[in-house]
Amino acid sequence: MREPPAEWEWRLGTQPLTEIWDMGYRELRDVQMPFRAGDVKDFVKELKRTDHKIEMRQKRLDMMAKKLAAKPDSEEAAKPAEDVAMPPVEPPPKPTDEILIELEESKHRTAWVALRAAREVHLQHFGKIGTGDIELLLKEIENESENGKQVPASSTSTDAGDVGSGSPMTNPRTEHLNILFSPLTTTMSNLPKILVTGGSGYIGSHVIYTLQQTRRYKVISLDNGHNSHSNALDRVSALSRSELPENASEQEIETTVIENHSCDLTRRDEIRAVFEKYGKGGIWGVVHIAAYKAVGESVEIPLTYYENNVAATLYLLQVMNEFDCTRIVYSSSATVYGIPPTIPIPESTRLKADSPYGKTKVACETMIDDLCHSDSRWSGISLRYFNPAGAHPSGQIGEHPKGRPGNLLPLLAHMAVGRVDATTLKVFGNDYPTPDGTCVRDYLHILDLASGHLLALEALSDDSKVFGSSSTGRYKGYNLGQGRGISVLQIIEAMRKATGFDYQYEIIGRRAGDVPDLTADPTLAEKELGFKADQDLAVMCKDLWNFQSKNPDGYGKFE
Ligand SMILES: O=c1ccn([C@@H]2O[C@H](COP(=O)(O)OP(=O)(O)O[C@H]3O[C@H](CO)[C@H](O)[C@H](O)[C@H]3O)[C@@H](O)[C@H]2O)c(=O)[nH]1
Repeated sequence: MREPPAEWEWRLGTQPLTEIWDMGYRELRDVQMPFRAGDVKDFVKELKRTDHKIEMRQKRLDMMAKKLAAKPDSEEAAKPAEDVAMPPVEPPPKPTDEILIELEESKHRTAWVALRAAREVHLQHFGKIGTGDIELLLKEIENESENGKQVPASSTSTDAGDVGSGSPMTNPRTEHLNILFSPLTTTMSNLPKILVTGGSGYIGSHVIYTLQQTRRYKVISLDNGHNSHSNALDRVSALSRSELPENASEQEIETTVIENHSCDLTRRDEIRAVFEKYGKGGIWGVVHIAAYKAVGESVEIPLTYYENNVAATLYLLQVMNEFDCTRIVYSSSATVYGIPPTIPIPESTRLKADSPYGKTKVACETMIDDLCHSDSRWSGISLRYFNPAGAHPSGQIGEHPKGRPGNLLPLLAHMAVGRVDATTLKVFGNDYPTPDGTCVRDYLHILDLASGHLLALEALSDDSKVFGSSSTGRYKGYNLGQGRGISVLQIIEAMRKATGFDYQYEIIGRRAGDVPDLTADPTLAEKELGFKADQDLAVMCKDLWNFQSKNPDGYGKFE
């Protein structure tokens, strides 16, 4: 009579299939797509998955060991001799198993990377998590965000806990080179890469936020920290991440990760080193914001301005050319119009800046224009900013000028928060040919301004309609403004309403270089780019005050 067949050891047919199932893999994509870092909760999930695989593997090994122990070598040997005493049964030695070793190693690696990445953003919890309990860290972060939710969004508390090392969005340790989570993410996707120069500054940080909102770009930031703070980037990243849906894809998560390089644009080798990381054609386009911007200072140190604004732009364009990166959005300024012959100012107005600063902007625009005319691969758009104001409504990012602010709105915000020891604003002249005699400017919300960069960037695509016939070169300049003039006295009134602060002012003499009225004609940008700056002055002042009151010291001290 035939023996019944022994029970088949591999319940899913074969050994590899059974083992891979036992290790927790369920579909092909589990094997194809290795783990990518996102937030701490992603690391915790991955650690749990690995733990589960280890448990399954351990069970499998135990089962195999038991079977081996139970299997008699032969019928004879299995029969105990009746009168021979049995030696005590030793447990079989624990098998050394390559899969198990690999899993343990992977777990350690993940935990290490998790702590390293989390340290960038959640350092404030590290005192509580002992030798690095990442699950405990997750609980602390969740508790903190639960508690944070109870704080009214409109709170004007000046609690320093909103900023600096106590905030979950700040990173007191991030210094010049800060590649958030990049060891796991830099090579993973084919998202178009956009390089933003001056990324940690006031305008740059809001532009990066706006790019991230599309979830279609990977942002690389380049900054020398001159008038900016890398904390801004941590906050942008955290803000974008907090706005992702629960079921965000890995690619969407990656769009919130900023690769930040410390780079001096007056050093061609430093720019080249950044481009080399991404290779030829690796960067889709550049938004070039970094520049010095103080009109008065530029009169005193013009060569520094020409070096930092013009030479730097030249080097950037040369390196971009070398690396086949031929799309640029350039941050220009209304100052290129000097004293404009007509108000509102159309783009067709001749460029005739008065200050060295303004002339550096004209020079850079001219350089890009010439380049786009000489080489059909190139396309460029200059954005002539009028006066950006306000902050992201969360109060997480905003303007943080170095020293005493020279510009009107940040100065008023600093006065209200007590950072500037004065209650009286010096108004530079009330004898201008304007309705109340004080200068008129065209203010627009910083997020509206930022949206103009996105629209301009998209207008650089190969099928763009904005450039007309190719014989004229793919270059254009656009005004970014609201098209509404607001005087200095009107600004003081709007800030009084937003802050409740009792501003006093005194009229003093005109400031050298001030132009009576700079109001944009924004119709071209609206018609061709679809740009509209529709948030009004009250919103700008409210958001500015929200940022300033939540962050009385801005992002903290400068280096
Ligand atoms: O203490 C102050 C500060 C400013 N003002 C007045 O407020 C108006 C706005 O001045 P800002 O310095 O805030 O802004 P500007 O329009 O002079 O400068 C802005 O626009 C310029 C282009 O014209 C440059 O781009 C510059 O970088 C940018 O800050 C001006 O009439 C100025 O005279 C005062 O009366 N008192």
